[in-house]
Amino acid sequence: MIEIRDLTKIYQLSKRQQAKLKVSSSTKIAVNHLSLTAHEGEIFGLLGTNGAGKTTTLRCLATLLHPTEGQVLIDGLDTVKDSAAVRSKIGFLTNEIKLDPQFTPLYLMHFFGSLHGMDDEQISQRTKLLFSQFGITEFQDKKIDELSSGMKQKASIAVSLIHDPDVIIFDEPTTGLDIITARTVTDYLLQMKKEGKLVIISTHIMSEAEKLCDRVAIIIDGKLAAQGTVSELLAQEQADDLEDAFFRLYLAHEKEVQA
Ligand SMILES: Nc1ncnc2c1ncn2[C@@H]1O[C@H](COP(=O)(O)OP(=O)(O)OP(=O)(O)O)[C@@H](O)[C@H]1O
Repeated sequence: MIEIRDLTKIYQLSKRQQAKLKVSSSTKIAVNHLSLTAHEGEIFGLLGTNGAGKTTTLRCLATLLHPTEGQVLIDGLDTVKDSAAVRSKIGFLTNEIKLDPQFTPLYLMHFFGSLHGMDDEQISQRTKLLFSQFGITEFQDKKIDELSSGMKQKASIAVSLIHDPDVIIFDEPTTGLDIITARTVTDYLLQMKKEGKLVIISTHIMSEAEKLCDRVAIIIDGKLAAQGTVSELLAQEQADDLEDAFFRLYLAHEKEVQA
């Protein structure tokens, strides 16, 4: 289970960042008193526009950032105090992960598997399974540098999942992927859910969330604007689809800010 309790993350802005963003404040509130809970056996979606605070939230879950205020618990473990134990439970996937171009997918699976304390037999079995799932087997001995961008992305997903984590945190799972690769990834997430794992993703693609997610949280300007199942949000906003519900919430937020 993931419990986000009153999470706030404030970045300090350098003079250069202030100039680039054309702001006078030396801080940026990226996440603002966010609370939510996600459970095993569900795909939970964080939805929001660019800059809403989704990646920051996921990086806090993945122990890569410390909250400024509030707390994140994964299966009762605190992401700051128990960060090593949390890391063994989670797989954090993002398009930004870059594998070393000189190594092969097979080598990288063994390297990261041993970092997670797995023995050779466990690594080989898991690698076989993941490579077959993602269609990597025939490319396993090629250098990362020689792979297509879709294959690189699939290899980095396999590497992130080598230790068979219970909680999968995925920042924008299909961004930059072609339609076939994207489908392989979303099918895999659905399979993980069936196996009782907890999957949390961020996306700004409403149709993707509608298809994939059991529950969603809409984040606007770092704050939770609404959460629930897709049908609950449609009923609450009297909307035809999630995009429509999002617009309504966004307009209500804009009105509130201007008032
Ligand atoms: N390291 C940082 N230093 C300063 N500000 C940052 C930093 N990282 C993110 N921000 C700012 O915090 C806000 C939230 O960013 P974040 O990346 O979490 O949003 P997001 O919802 O994931 O957006 P996107 O969909 O564009 O990735 C944005 O205004 C962003 O510019």
